[in-house]
Order: sequence, then structure tokens, then C-alpha cells
Amino acid sequence: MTEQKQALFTIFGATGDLAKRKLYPSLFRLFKKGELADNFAVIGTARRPWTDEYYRGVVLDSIKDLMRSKTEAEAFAAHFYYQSHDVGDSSHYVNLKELGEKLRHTYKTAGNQVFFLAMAPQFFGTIAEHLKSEHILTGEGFERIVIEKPFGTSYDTAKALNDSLSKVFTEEQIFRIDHYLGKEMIQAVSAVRFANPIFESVWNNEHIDNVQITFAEFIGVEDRGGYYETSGALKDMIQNHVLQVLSLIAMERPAKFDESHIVEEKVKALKAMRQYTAEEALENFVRGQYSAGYFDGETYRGYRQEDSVASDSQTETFAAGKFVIDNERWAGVPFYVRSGKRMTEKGTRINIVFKKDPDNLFAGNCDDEQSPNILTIYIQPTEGFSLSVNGKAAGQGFHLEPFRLNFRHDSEFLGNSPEAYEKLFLDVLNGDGTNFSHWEEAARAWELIDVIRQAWDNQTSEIPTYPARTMGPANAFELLAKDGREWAWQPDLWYRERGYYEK
Ligand SMILES: NC(=O)C1=CN([C@@H]2O[C@H](COP(=O)(O)OP(=O)(O)OC[C@H]3O[C@@H](n4cnc5c(N)ncnc54)[C@H](OP(=O)(O)O)[C@@H]3O)[C@@H](O)[C@H]2O)C=CC1
Ligand SMILES: O=C1O[C@H](COP(=O)(O)O)[C@@H](O)[C@H](O)[C@H]1O
Repeated sequence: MTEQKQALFTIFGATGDLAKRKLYPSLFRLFKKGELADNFAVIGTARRPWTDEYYRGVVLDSIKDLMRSKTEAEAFAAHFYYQSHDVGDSSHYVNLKELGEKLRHTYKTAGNQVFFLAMAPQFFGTIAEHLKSEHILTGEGFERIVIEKPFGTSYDTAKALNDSLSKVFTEEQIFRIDHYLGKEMIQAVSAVRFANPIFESVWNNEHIDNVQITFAEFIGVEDRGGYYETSGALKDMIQNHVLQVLSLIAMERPAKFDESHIVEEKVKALKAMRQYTAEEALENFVRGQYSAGYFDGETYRGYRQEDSVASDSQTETFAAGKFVIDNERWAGVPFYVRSGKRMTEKGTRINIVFKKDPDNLFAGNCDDEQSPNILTIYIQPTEGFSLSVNGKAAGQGFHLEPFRLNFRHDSEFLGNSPEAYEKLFLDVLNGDGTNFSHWEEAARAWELIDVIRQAWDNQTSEIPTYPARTMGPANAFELLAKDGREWAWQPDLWYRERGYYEK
């Protein structure tokens, strides 16, 4: 039987997009499963002068697709309270404290508190300080703070942010969200690696030729131009999600499968990654920005035509690069990464490309090249694995042909599998920080990224472009071609052959 959790949640930024799209539905899923029942309450806070009643209406609206009955949804929403509050105004914390004390007793939350900061990072420090100075932190039960990305905009700003949080919370109390770590198939990477001797024994530079990590998005920048102009693909995706995934693939086997051992190994892997000079950063990293494109009867506008984007913007909507790891396991194995918006299609996947057999037995019998074995981990939108192997082409004669051993999770599994934020909320309640970003990881990731960012910022040439609905600019293909390699996943070729790009 599920044991219900006891906690008072305070959500800062309760009127915002993240709260409505992700947080309330995730809490509701936990409610439906009995993880949250009688002993929880939520204080939503932001500047808008909402009433409890209006707020509950917003919460109900955000869960309308998930509700089984009106009674159940209303029972859930009844746990929500709204307090209008400007986080910069000290006097408002007095009201928050009073309301919190009342709810703690009413709902018997055992003094446990979770503060979710669904707000821009510039507010994090001041909120943390006020939680302490206004005695909202009582030390009665567990007290945990959950913060959203971006965690800083450079090493220096991230360090300043971390320093201000650390004055109030210990590292064990800080949960830095990287929502990719809550995804089913990212969590499955460790299972694939460490529960299968056939993979574990070849997970090294003797057998792996290169690793490719693709985070392709179909969507453009949508209504987030204002934020994206200050970020770009490198900081928005590579610094956090991509490097997190890379460290899971590259880390050594942890002594135990628990938070401290896993984080220790991830940090070691990140620290073993080569720190590029500015010159090396330019050699190994490329960027691009989507221009207008045409695909299957539809025209897509370019990034510079998007709302809140400067008409001469140099912001990259695509970044690709090669990381190298200077340790025994990975010496000589490039880790190619790419992430972009308005690419051919949505697809997050990891390709582990194995070395070909140097001694091709079939060389004299048939002219066919052996294809490399490729293990693909599909993160989204489909979730599963495939392994491509060489076989004999059916029919007369002897020819090699690559076949794919495929496994995809079925729709029942996907339908029942918890959403990333739901898992992460539960982890916070359980005090398990395994699937969160820790300071040492974020710090090292910024060190690796800062040099690339600065090298690009110092360039005077115009940013290269790529047409919307393609797999990025030409330089992303040249990056691999100059190493004698190519991207294992090129969906645009499939569409091109079938005329999807022809007007
Ligand atoms: N939306 C998403 O999908 C994702 C968001 N994030 C991150 O989550 C955070 C929130 O994003 P999102 O919800 O999209 O942002 P929104 O702009 O939609 O929401 C911001 C929230 O902050 C509140 N707010 C702003 N200023 C103040 C203030 N001075 N005092 C009190 N409340 C204030 C706003 O409410 P009001 O105006 O009523 O005060 C609003 O509730 C950001 O850090 C973002 O980077 C990360 C990943 C995905
Ligand atoms: O963190 C972010 O992630 C989303 C992509 O997340 P996904 O779960 O939909 O794959 C990205 O669109 C956004 O720009 C970025 O801030």
C-alpha cells in the first residue's frame, strides 16, 4: 500500500506557465496514486491578486485532461491556497509564514516543507534569504528547495547563485531540476550499461568508435524569444541536459547504485573532459540559426522573424560539437553532441557507434562494407532501444545487410509511466537527489561551456544558418566528416529522397 506523504508545498511563481503546465498536473498524478492524500497543502504565490477560489479554478483547469471525476479533482484543488506576494517585499513573508503555520496544523504536514521556485533565477537568492530571516524555516521537519533551470548563465553567475543558496540550505536540501533526468529512458541508460554484461564489457575505447547524442526539436522558439535571445542552444540545452546525459554514458561503474556514488562518478567523468582553449573550442564546436524553410507544403519562418527576436540576432538555435574525455576508458573516442530547434523532427537519441571488425572475413566473398554495430537508445518521442547488426541479405549469393534488433515500449507502458516532473516531485519528497543536478556537476558544465560561449562571442562573422526543418547547418556535418565519420541519424535524407522539401 502506498504510504501518503506529508508536506506543505510553497510554489513561488504559481501563476506562471511551468506551474500550470507541469507542476499542478504532476501533483495531481501523485494525488491519484495516493502518494499525496490528506496530509498535504499547497500555497501558491505570485504578484497577481488572485483569491483562493480563483486559484483553485486555475488548478482545476490545468488538470482537466487527467481527472477521473469532478469530485476527485475538487478534493485535490481544495488543498490549494493562494497568497499574493512580491518576493522582493519582506513584509509579505509574514503573511506566508502565518498561512503556512495554519496549514501545517490543519493538514498535519509534520513540519515538512518543499519550496518550489518556478521563477526566474534572479529571485532565487532573495527568496532563500527571506525564508531564513523571516523564520519560515523552522527545522521542524524536512525542508527542501527545488529550483528550475537555468542555474546561472556562466560559471561566475552560477557560483554567486549557489553561494547565496548555500547560506541558507545545505547541498542535500537543494534539488536543482534537470527534467531530462526524470525521463524514463534517461534513467534507463544505467540499466542498459550496468545490467548487461554484453554491453558493459565493450563500453570502452577498445570497442566503441564514437558516441553521438542528438537532442533535436521540431518546434521553433515559439513565444520564448525574450528568454532565448539571452540563452541560445548552447546554454539552453548543452550546458545542462546534454552534459548530464553524456556524464551518465561516460561515468565509471559506481561502487553502489545510490545518489552519492552515482554523482561522484558523473563528476569524475565531467572533470576528465578536456578543457578546450578558445582556439580548440572554435575547431570543435559549431553553431547555426534557423532561417525560413519549406517542408511538405508548409513554410516555416526563420528565427529572426519570431516574436521578441532581434532582426539581426546572432543567437544560435543549433549547437553541435565534439567533446573528448581524457581518461583510460575513453581516450580517442569522440562524443559528438548536437541540439537545435526547428530541426527535421523531434528526436532525442543516443547512438553508440561500435568499431568495425578490422579483419573482414567477407572481404573476398562480397564487396559489401560491414556496417558498424550501433546501439541506439531512443529517449523520445518513441522510447526503447535498437541494435543494428550485420546479417546475410536474403536470397541468392552472399551479401551483407544491416538489420535492426528493435524494442519499443508499448503505448500501455508509456501511458502508465509517470511524467518526469511527477517522478522528480516524488524524489524530492523521498529526499533522493539522484536525478537532480548537483553543484559540482553544474559548476564543471559551466567551465566547459563558458570557453565555447566566449569564443563564439568574440567572432565577428555572421552566424551560419540552416533552413527550418533540416538537421542543422553544413558545418555540423563537416565536424564529423573531417574525422572521417557521419551522423548515424539523418532523418532529413529520408524526407529529401521522397520529395518533402520540393515546392
Ligand atoms: N515553462 C517551462 O516549460 C519551463 C520553465 N523553466 C523555468 O521555470 C521558471 C518559471 O518559468 P515560467 O513558468 O515559464 O515563467 P512565467 O514567466 O510564466 O512565470 C513566472 C512567474 O513568476 C512570477 N513573478 C514574477 N515576478 C515576481 C515577483 N517579483 N514576485 C512574485 N512573483 C513574481 C509570475 O507571476 P506574477 O506575474 O503574477 O507575479 C509568474 O507566476 C523559469 O526559471 C524558467 O526558466 C524551465 C524549464 C521549462
Ligand atoms: O529545458 C528545455 O527543454 C525543452 C525541451 O524539453 P522536452 O522535454 O520537450 O524535450 C526545450 O524546448 C527548452 O528550450 C529548454 O529550455
